[in-house]
Amino acid sequence: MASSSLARTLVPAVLRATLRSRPIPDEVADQSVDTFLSAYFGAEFARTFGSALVHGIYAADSRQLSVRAAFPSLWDASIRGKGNIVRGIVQNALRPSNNLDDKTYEMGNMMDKMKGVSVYSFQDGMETITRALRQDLEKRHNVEIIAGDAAASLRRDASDTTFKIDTVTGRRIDASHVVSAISLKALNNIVPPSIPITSTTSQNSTSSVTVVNIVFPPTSFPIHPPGFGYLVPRPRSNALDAELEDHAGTLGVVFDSCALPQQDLYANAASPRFTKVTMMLGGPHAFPHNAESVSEDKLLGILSRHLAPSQPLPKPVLIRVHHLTGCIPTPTVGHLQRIAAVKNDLKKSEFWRGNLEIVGAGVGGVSVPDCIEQGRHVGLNW
Ligand SMILES: C=Cc1c2[nH]c(c1C)Cc1[nH]c(c(CCC(=O)O)c1C)Cc1[nH]c(c(C)c1CCC(=O)O)Cc1[nH]c(c(C)c1C=C)C2
Repeated sequence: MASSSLARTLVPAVLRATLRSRPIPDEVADQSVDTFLSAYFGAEFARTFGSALVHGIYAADSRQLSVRAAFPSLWDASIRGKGNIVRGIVQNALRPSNNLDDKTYEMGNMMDKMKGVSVYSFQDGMETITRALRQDLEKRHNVEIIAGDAAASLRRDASDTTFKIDTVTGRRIDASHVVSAISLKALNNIVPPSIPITSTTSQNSTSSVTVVNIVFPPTSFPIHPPGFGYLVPRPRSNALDAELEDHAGTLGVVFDSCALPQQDLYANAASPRFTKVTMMLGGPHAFPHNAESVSEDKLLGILSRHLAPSQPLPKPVLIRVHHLTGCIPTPTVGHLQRIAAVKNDLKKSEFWRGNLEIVGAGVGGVSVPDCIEQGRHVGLNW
């Protein structure tokens, strides 16, 4: 490890940050993740670790992503440590948690169940969460779920306090309060053009990712080393074409059969094991523009160069390619301030009177827990 290129970047970067104090100037309200990490840990650390981490969560360019929105604890650590980020991280870790919300979540025995768990999945996929939510909500007499329809316009007459939502199928819904979980761009398209929700929606971009699931037949040699998978950092700015071709827009690869072996059901313990991997491509990279441009040979060529297995990769028994357009919002630099301004406008506006709230991955954080937390705070001032 000590002689690996990982350690050669990591150890000096952490030492440098431990010894260095770099208070953020008062006039700087936000920075990109890349600028922030470069200041404390050096440019090479920011390019390798920083960009790879950002690829794994946001599939975005760390030079555009807001550090305050994406990694608020790092920003807080820098403030708390008075410019020494390592001191700030240690102080944050030692600080007793006074988050009252921790105590008000009904967690059942979930905390015990999750002890030592770093990643979990559902046998029937992530849809399990939304299906369970739906089943629970349908039991409540005051909840109606309308599926297969979309809001086409959101209006209110000047003389009336009730909002009118018209759907694409012609349904009319009257509402005293509205919570919007659609993107701000989509919301802007349905509100009266004279009162746009925000004039800065163009700064709220999204990432598109091509997800490739590959299943290899049982082999006598390991297709990949044991582990969770790997993330690919942003190429050096002076990277040669051949180096770029090696990755061809790959953001990372998950070794599914290793990370989540419980997902694979076999007849018995002696059954030969298949190997499942998931490649993710695209995001800030130009390649691939669409699912059709991803040829099987090209994908397997990239994977083979990365994994360098002891024997050629066998022909997969299954390859599925899905191109997910605009699947992850990118909170760019200044995101928190822009969202605060929008929320303030909604509160102060004669038209909205604080009765329209905005939530969702493009507003207050992209993870499932972030979205749950936003939902919990909705309507507290109504
Ligand atoms: C379509 C590709 C996606 C990539 N990231 C996300 C999607 C939907 C969203 C996402 N990924 C992670 C998080 C953080 C979760 C949290 O903080 O609660 C979010 C919102 C982390 C993550 N990324 C990958 C895995 C397996 C995990 C879970 C790890 C963990 O939390 O311990 C893999 C991965 N995701 C993407 C890439 C390119 C990638 C590559 C290995 C993009």
